[in-house]
Order: sequence, then C-alpha cells, then structure tokens
Amino acid sequence: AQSGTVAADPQQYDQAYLSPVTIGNSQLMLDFDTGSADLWAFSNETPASESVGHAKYDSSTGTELQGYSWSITYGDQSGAAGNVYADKVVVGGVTATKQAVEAATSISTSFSDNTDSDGLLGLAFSSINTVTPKQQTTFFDTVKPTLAKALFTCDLKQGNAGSYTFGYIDTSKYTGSVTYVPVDDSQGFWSFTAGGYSVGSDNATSGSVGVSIADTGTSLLYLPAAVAKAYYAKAGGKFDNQQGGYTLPCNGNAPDFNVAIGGKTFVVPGSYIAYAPITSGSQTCFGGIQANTGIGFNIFGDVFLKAVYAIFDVSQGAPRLGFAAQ
Ligand SMILES: Cc1ccc(-c2noc([C@H]3C[C@@H](O)CN3)n2)cc1F
Repeated sequence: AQSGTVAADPQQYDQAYLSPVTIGNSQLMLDFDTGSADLWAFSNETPASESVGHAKYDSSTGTELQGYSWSITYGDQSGAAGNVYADKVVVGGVTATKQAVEAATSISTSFSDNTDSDGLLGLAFSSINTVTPKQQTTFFDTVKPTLAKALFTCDLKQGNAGSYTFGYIDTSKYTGSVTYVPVDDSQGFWSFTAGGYSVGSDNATSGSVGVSIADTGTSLLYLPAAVAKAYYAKAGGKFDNQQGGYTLPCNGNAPDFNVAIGGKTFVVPGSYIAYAPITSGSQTCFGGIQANTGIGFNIFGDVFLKAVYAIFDVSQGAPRLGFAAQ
C-alpha cells in the first residue's frame, strides 16, 4: 500500500501554496486545490506567449485521450482549457500510473502572470471534473484504492513550508485530538457545517457560521456578511469600496477569530487576519476575513487552514473532515 508526503511551499502572503509533482518526465510546481477537481498544467501545447517563466508538461510521454477536452473557470473568473493525456504522476512518492493530465492550450493572464505556479492539482470530488466526453478522476481518487488509508491531509503554515500527506495521518503535526465532522459531497466540495463564532479572547462561541467548504485553493476566509461585520467592528476595520473588501490596521492588534466545528473551538490568530498591506509599506492591511456575498456558502481557505491540521477522509465510506489544532 502507498503513502507519502510532499511539501507545500507558500507564495508571498501565503496567497497560494505550491507542491512539486512529477508528470511523465516533467517536474512542475502545482497548486493543490481541494476546491476543484482537474489536474492541469502548462504544457508544450500552451502558446509560448502564455507560458513564459513556467515549467511545462511535455505531453510526448503521455497517451492522448483522443477527442477529450477540458475547460475550467475558477471563483475569481480566471481559467484554462485544453486536451487530455494519460500519464504517470508522482506526488511525494505516491504514484498514479495512468492519471488524466489536462494539458493547457489556453490559459488566462492571472495564471500566466503567476510564474510560481505551473498548474493545479484538484482534490475536490471527481464529480466536478470538467473533462468531456468522459469525466476523469482526481489524483486522490485515482490512487485511493492503493493507499494505506483512503485519506489525505493538509498542514499549511503561515509563511513557512507545510505539507500534504496521502494515505496516512502524521500525528506529530497536531496537538490534542482530531474532531471529525460529516461532509456533504453533493456539490463536489468538501462541505461541512460550522457552528458558533466569537471575536477576540472570549472563545465562548455563539450564532452559526453555517455551510462551508474547505478550500486550499482559496487564500482567504469568506464568512457570512454579518459575521465579517461583527469581526471588523471589534478589529477597528472598515469596508473599503476602493479595495473591494474589508481592511484593518496592520498594527498587530487584530483580534483572533474563534469558530466551533464539531463542538470544538478552533482559533484563527489575528495576525493571519491582518493579511497583507494594501500597498507595499502601508499600515493598512487587506482583511483575511471577507464577506461571502454572492458565493452562497462560506469558504474556509488558507487563512483558516493554516491554523489547523486538516484530514480529508473517505476511509469510513461516507466522506468526513477531521480538524485538529496545530
Ligand atoms: C491565478 C489563480 C487563480 C485562481 C486559482 C484558484 N485555485 O483554486 C481556487 C479556488 C476557488 C475555486 O474556484 C476552487 N478553489 N482558485 C489559482 C490561481 F493560481
């Protein structure tokens, strides 16, 4: 049975985390994204003008799936599209001998401009994979039958390298016990229900944060508008239309955000919520908590995930998420 671990290296401001992946004979840095289900990469089929500075998948090692294609649009309206190959993919020593690899033939500018990232490795449920005419499985779903345990874990860090594991739980990566909650995978996401919340030192939580997804591919923590408003009322922040979101002082006094999941309270340090100066050197920071307006559910992105050890677990049959303090 297989198991393995791979580094998750943060970009500036932990905007995304990138992990080394070998596809055929190509070594690329991919953004592992539990909020989508396509494994795609810059490739020899990507126009040179769109792939400056990127490592590329050389599809000559793969077997083309004739007539198959893919096209994906992300939450921020960025996207990519292309052809599909079956090839060997290795992540942290875990090997998928025939993984659907989606070679990009067109890519939006935000991906071309982000030269740290050579593509994405989706870890949501395969039901939202975009390959047509025959939907393909994610790397996790492809290797799942061969894993020691049908699970993967995510240990992201603030400003430091973290890791993903496949097939085992690294008990040295967390403190205390793991709290498991049921996952509703009907929309293809790792969706769970979060409970009460509080701001600052009082961690007796109240209210209800509600339906949320665990999304490593999203940088920030998107919460109900009323919760975001309550946080910034205490944090001395304000909604800044020009910035397109809440901002707050970078001065190190941002209060913690506490949220109950499965009856256990998890703490997001205030320092994670003073996310990044709105312009270089500014004393005003863009907020790591923003309103989920227009999304329809909460997104527990990296601002939350780097405060916990997260276990994405289908070993019990029904999918579940495990969270532990780190
Ligand atoms: C340039 C760029 C843009 C977007 C993303 C991106 N990756 O995952 C996600 C979230 C939102 C949802 O779509 C699924 N997870 N967004 C990555 C990028 F490198």
